[in-house]
Amino acid sequence: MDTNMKNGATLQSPPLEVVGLTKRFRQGNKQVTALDHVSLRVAEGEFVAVMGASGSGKSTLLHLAAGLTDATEGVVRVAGQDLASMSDKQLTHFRRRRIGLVFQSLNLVPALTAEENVLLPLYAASDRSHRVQLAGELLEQLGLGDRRTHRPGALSGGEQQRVAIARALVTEPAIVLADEPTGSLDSTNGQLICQLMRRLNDEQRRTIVVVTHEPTVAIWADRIVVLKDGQLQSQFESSSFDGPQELAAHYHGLTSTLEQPELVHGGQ
Ligand SMILES: Nc1ncnc2c1ncn2[C@@H]1O[C@H](COP(=O)(O)OP(=O)(O)OP(=O)(O)O)[C@@H](O)[C@H]1O
Repeated sequence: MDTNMKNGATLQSPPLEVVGLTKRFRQGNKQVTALDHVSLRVAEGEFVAVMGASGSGKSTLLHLAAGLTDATEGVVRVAGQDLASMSDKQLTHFRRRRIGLVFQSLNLVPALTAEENVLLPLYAASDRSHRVQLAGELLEQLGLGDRRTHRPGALSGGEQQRVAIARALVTEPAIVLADEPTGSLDSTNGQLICQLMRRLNDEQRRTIVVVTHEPTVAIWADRIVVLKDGQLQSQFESSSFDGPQELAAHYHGLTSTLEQPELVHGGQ
């Protein structure tokens, strides 16, 4: 049974729902449609990868979902809350509590330790001992228990990204939005981050949306959504593929069919 909550949100509200989402940017005297009437629903406990060629609108979708930029048309609801209905202040507060953000650039504060970086989103929370315990547990779960007091400069790229993930999780957000989280890492560390996201999804039912152009990253998700020229081109379950090579062949088939018409019947 639905229990009424604020602004029409219900206990059954999905962590993320976008409807008819459109974003146009002005570039000089031209207008670019970065996102074109995209509708997407991400269920509780789902792990979704958003793929697409450069410029297909992946980051724009993620930024709109996080309320970092306004939609030109359409609706974004996070945990049932319409982001457009909030004032800037409410949105900042809501984002801080309900949305975990992880970016390619690590955005850690160099002067703070790993633990202090993880604690940043909880700066205003009252119960300090509880939050320090939570940050400690997260760092432990992410294999950083012995790195708590290190500053980012003394951590590897993979460790820094794990700190950024711990920071994104510390508020128990409705959804984690990750934009190319492995983009600055070598493939071994990139795969470790993927394994970590998979584990967080499997064991803690964390809802995750990850933007990536790499099949070796997307294959870890449950569902893969492909954008093309700002539109949702196709989506499929990653379990339909027997590993990243098969996904890569399908994905490149999809994109080359559309981007290089001479290869339409060109096989793999
Ligand atoms: N702030 C902006 N101002 C003007 N145009 C923008 C802006 N942000 C994005 N765009 C344009 O919108 C389109 C989609 O960009 P977006 O960054 O969402 O693509 P992407 O799929 O994330 O690409 P990439 O994989 O290269 O990061 C591109 O044509 C881009 O140039």
